[in-house]
Amino acid sequence: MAYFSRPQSSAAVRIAHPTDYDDRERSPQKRDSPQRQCRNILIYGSCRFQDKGCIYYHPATTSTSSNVAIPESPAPPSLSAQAVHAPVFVPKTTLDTSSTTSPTQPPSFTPSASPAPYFPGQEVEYDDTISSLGSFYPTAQQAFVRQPLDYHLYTNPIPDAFSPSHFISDNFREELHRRSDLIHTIPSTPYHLPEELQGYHSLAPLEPLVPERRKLVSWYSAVYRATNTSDGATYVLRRIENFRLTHRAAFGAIESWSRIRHPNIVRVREAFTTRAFNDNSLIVCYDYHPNSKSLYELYFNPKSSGLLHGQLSGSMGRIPEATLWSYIIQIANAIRVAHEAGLALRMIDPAKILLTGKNRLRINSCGIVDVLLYDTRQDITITQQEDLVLFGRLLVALCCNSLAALSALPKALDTIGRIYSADIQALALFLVSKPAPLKSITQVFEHIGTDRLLRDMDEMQIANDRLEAEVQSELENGRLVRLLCKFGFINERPEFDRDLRWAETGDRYIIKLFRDYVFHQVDENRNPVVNLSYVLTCLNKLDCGTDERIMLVSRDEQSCLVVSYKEVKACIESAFSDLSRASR
Ligand SMILES: Nc1ncnc2c1ncn2[C@@H]1O[C@H](COP(=O)(O)OP(=O)(O)OP(=O)(O)O)[C@@H](O)[C@H]1O
Repeated sequence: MAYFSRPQSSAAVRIAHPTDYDDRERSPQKRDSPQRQCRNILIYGSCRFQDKGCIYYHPATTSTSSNVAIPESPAPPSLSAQAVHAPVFVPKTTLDTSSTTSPTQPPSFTPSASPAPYFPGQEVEYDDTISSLGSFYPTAQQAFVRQPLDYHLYTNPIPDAFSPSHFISDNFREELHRRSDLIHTIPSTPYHLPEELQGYHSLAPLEPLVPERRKLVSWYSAVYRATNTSDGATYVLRRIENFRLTHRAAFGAIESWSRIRHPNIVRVREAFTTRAFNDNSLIVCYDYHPNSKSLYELYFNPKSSGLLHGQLSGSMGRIPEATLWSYIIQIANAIRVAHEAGLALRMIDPAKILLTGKNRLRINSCGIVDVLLYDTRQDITITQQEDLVLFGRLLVALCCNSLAALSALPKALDTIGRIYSADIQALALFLVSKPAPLKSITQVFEHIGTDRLLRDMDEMQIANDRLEAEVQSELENGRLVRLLCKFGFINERPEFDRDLRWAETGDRYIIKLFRDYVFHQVDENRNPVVNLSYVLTCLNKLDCGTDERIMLVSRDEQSCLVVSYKEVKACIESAFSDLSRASR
């Protein structure tokens, strides 16, 4: 029988196999004999492979049901320091079902049960029964003392609403990665931009400078991504080339816009002039929404129309009516906020409306026209009326899937009537027709109607629930990373290789065996068990410090220790604090 030196701080139980069994066990020539008692019986109380060719000896009195054949716990549920002298462990053939959770009963996915292999990069098929502590113990419900349900545990999302997973969905993860990649990518084509621009650095163009550029009012513009020196965040700088600011008061509009924070408006940050581009340039700074696309790019750009229309508008290349109403509500809402603040959007143009997430629209470049046209400023009532006409024209173009449709409005409205509901047609007609005497955004909401607004609100709340569930599934991962870091610090420290007290005895040895228990399991054919669910469960129980006991087996399989997760946790904490003290 191998001897484990007694852990200094833990209350691990030294156990011995029954003498006759122990003798057989130690005899090398008998190692593979069918007369050797099956280890599954010893550890789990049953062997799933008893009738499926397992060559080891299975005592007749042992039930094959994994639910009942659990050897009795050798130690009381809470171990004191004296418990190290606990009686010798003798596997019993009868089961006391009222005993506490078996020390040797593994979680519902037993290591010996050949869990489904996990391949890196492949979606793990998680066993949703492990997602809450209660379900760790399906067979010992009555006797099990529940751990308090607290932050230590993975929590199932609301059933039926989302497929349960320990991690956020692949699509969402991909989208977030793409956004964060785009913040750092640098265009491959060379460009020469100022290194520093009034507190911004790392400027990079957001679009290639092509010869056939559209003018913004009467000026050419360019858009750059840039990092702000003071907060480190990334912003968009829209530059108006060769613009000479005549009145500083023109920036008053930018100040008003910077106070508006609305989910359907790209936030305006600040504006300044510069000569850093070797001209007089006006710069207006906006929030950056990586991986966004303008409605023009999505629906009207001939280069991308095929693919995107296929994805977004269905096989007919048409925007579904429900999506269209969602767009209408969002744009109308942005107009409402601007008009209530005494401003006009003036940018209801497919190239200046960004889709920044699933169906989320934001009006871009607000405030810039107010600065550009400061000298010829118009009455706000007129510009607000223009907003509604621009909105109507955008709606017609979106419905007809063509900007050319705007040159023959009556025909376009006819087409809309054939494709979409009469309500859409009526709204488009209301928006593009001459005001009589004045139209207001309130009338637009009357056209939309309460039902559609409420339906949109429902969708938003469902989307919010979904996001909360996604966040919840990632909540616990930081905790587990901290735990794994501690393992990394403690296990196999080369400088303590020869220090037996550190490496191979006591607490450290338990930690080493626990590491094997979690990560180095093998199945009955000695193939590695690579099951992420199992690892997560063990680590969660370790982090909770549950009283559940497990059997740690030495690498030569000659000895074993029964310890609780609580004790392993104490070992790790003590070893880690030893290390931390030494590092000071
Ligand atoms: N705030 C922003 N966040 C993320 N991307 C943006 C932002 N503003 C603009 N972009 C992107 O920068 C690119 C250029 O924007 P811009 O407004 O100049 O569009 P455009 O199609 O070139 O319009 P125009 O033809 O009027 O210049 C577009 O791909 C747009 O999606």
